[in-house]
Amino acid sequence: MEFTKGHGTGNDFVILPDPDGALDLTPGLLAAICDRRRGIGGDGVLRVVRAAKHPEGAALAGDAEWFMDYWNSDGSFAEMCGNGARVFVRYLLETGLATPSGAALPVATRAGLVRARVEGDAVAVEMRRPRVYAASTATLGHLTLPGAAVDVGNPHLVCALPAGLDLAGLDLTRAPDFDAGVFPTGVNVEFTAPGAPVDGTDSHVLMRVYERGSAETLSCGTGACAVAAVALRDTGVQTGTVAVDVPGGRLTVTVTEDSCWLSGPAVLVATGRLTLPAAEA
Ligand SMILES: N[C@@H](CCC[C@H](N)C(=O)O)C(=O)O
Repeated sequence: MEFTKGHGTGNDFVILPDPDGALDLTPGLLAAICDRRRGIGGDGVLRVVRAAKHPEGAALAGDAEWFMDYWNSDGSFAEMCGNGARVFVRYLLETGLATPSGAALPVATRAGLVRARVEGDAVAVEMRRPRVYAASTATLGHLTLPGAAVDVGNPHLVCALPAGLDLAGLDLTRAPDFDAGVFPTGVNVEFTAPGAPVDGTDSHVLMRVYERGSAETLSCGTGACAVAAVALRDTGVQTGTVAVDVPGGRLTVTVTEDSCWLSGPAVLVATGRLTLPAAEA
């Protein structure tokens, strides 16, 4: 099985080309591929399938030729991955599976169509506008924080740290507890603190994330979009541009009336051949 490894601000993925949808990807095999000691290692897997050849992709494709079949590192699936979509587009363009043009490139995902533009080293994807829809809480050890539930195609809970608590000091080696009544399929939890003003943006937020299905990661694109939507709401506006600093770098999120652009670096770092023993599958 051929693979490529890539990342977007340190959120890393194993990319598996499977144009005809022939691979039998079991949760066990996906987790083995993402294992950082016994496999390639990654926060998730991006299977590159022709939309017409994938049961979910065909229904969602619209004008998209390719479907991003995203899986978390524990073998669970997710509806959407913002950084994954940016790396997926980098892969399509660098391998010639898609041709650069003036128009935004459509990609089908479980959360619907996204459209991408390359901006030098950055890839920007246009996703649905995040919907802030409920109040909830996350608990880390003895610390319970209020937060905002946000739908970005996948579920998020954005919790601002109170003044005096250090973002870098949070222990994210264990999953935060959350209200399963609000998040029946689990949730990605973002912890935030305010950043110093950044030119050309309306707000600047520092973020760490504990991802559903992947534990703490260096970055989460949909999480950054959720954080941006909450930051704008908290300053009394609905649209604007927010710089979101994650441990792996900076993402820039622009929320418009009807969509959300996520931009940042997306790079491919290696290609190879995967020879996992059949027992792993
Ligand atoms: N890192 C991703 C989000 C991946 C999916 C997430 N773990 C979930 O289960 O919803 C991103 O960049 O958006």
